[in-house]
Amino acid sequence: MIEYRNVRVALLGGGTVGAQVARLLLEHKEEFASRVGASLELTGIAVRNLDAARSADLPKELFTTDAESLILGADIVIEVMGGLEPARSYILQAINSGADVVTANKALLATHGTELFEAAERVGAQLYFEAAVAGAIPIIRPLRESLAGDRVKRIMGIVNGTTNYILDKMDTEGASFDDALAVATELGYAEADPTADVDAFDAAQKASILASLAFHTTIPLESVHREGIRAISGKTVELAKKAGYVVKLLAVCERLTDPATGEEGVSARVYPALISREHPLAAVHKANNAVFVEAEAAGSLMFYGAGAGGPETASAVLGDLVSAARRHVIGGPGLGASTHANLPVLPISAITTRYHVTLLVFDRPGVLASVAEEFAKHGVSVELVEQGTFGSEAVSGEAAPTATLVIGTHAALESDLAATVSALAQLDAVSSVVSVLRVEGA
Ligand SMILES: NC(=O)C1=CN([C@@H]2O[C@H](COP(=O)(O)OP(=O)(O)OC[C@H]3O[C@@H](n4cnc5c(N)ncnc54)[C@H](OP(=O)(O)O)[C@@H]3O)[C@@H](O)[C@H]2O)C=CC1
Ligand SMILES: N[C@@H](CC=O)C(=O)O
Ligand code: NA
Repeated sequence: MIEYRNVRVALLGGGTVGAQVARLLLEHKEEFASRVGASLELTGIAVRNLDAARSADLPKELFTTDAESLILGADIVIEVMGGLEPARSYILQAINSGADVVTANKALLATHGTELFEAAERVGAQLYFEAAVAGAIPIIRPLRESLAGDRVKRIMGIVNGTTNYILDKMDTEGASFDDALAVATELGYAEADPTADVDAFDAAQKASILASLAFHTTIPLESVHREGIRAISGKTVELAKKAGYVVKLLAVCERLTDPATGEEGVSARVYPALISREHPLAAVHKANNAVFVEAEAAGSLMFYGAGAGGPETASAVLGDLVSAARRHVIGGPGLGASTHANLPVLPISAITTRYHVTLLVFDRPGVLASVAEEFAKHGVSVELVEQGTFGSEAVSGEAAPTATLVIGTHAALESDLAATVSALAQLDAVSSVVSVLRVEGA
């Protein structure tokens, strides 16, 4: 029997993810010792409520509400509590007491990542965060290490499991938004406050992290254009399906040339978009995620798998734990954050994309001409027009608008499209603008 020296592991959080991390760590203790060359000793699990039910059967004596003391004696601290504070303070305490840190906290990394990386660099500690983006899917290590010798040009993907679960249920089963959200929450996919998922804050945090790694540039969270999925109605999903598309919440991060200066910049944005039903992303169901990476030498790469869930996310956390423990045993410097490129982050107004604009119109002569005129006036080239019946949803006090017009555009500048849409809304023949969705994944 090989005697291994202990690596002391403190776990902050015993919820959806934390309880599964603890369960797997205890179940596979011997196996992990062989992989690491040291025994991983779980010294405790910090929680708020010692009496709360857990998703795994864990020794009661491991639980504590005294996180600070737990951190003090640890070689590695795993933070799966969520939120900004006290998670930030606990991680700084861990780093400054010489521990390496594993975290799944994308909100914290996207908000205070620079401070945490600088603190880690100062003391030679390591910060691992594979679970922070796309759950079980290895995407952080590929961007941080495997593709460190390449030039990443574009990332496009589904990085939030909760909203993919909702949109997928709406598309495949005609489920209501609220029912699908309730189930996703019940299954443990959603954040403690699901508005983080639904209003795309979670996806934006992940886009900020992915873009910072891919483009070696700090991408502040506030520079990520963010649109959630609340406005996606069953009707929008139905019209998209009829047109051969599916609605997905996408994160798009790319290098591009600023049309105003001709200089290279980067963009990071998250929004609901139309994806052709033939595109691989259309086949990403339930809470799965998928990320396409385009790199100069490697070409197109696709990463796919579980984006959320306790055991699935615990897999990514434990992968980082084994890496941290191995480094702890053999010593040596960790991986810093490389942000030397310092590329400017371009606003959404500088982006050109194809659009589908769906209008609810009164079916009378000249509607099409007046709508087409507005697109022409604002320099937006129309690629397709489809007229359909919307059903006679009565508008009180006047004849019901009974037709839909779906106008597909060629690539247009965001600012030109926005000007067109606000002009369309003023037309007498237009009852309402039902949706404006970008088309991605050409
Ligand atoms: N759920 C998922 O699928 C994924 C989650 N993540 C991230 O992982 C982290 C954890 O998520 P998840 O497990 O779902 O969250 P949960 O809400 O299920 O669990 C949070 C845990 O942290 C504990 N906790 C919260 N605040 C404190 C505090 N101040 N002091 C001590 N303990 C505290 C809670 O204690 P108590 O139980 O007593 O209330 C609970 O055990 C988040 O950052 C999340 O964004 C990342 C990828 C996927
Ligand atoms: N709430 C998040 C959890 C994983 O990051 C999601 O739904 O993706
Ligand atoms: Na991941």
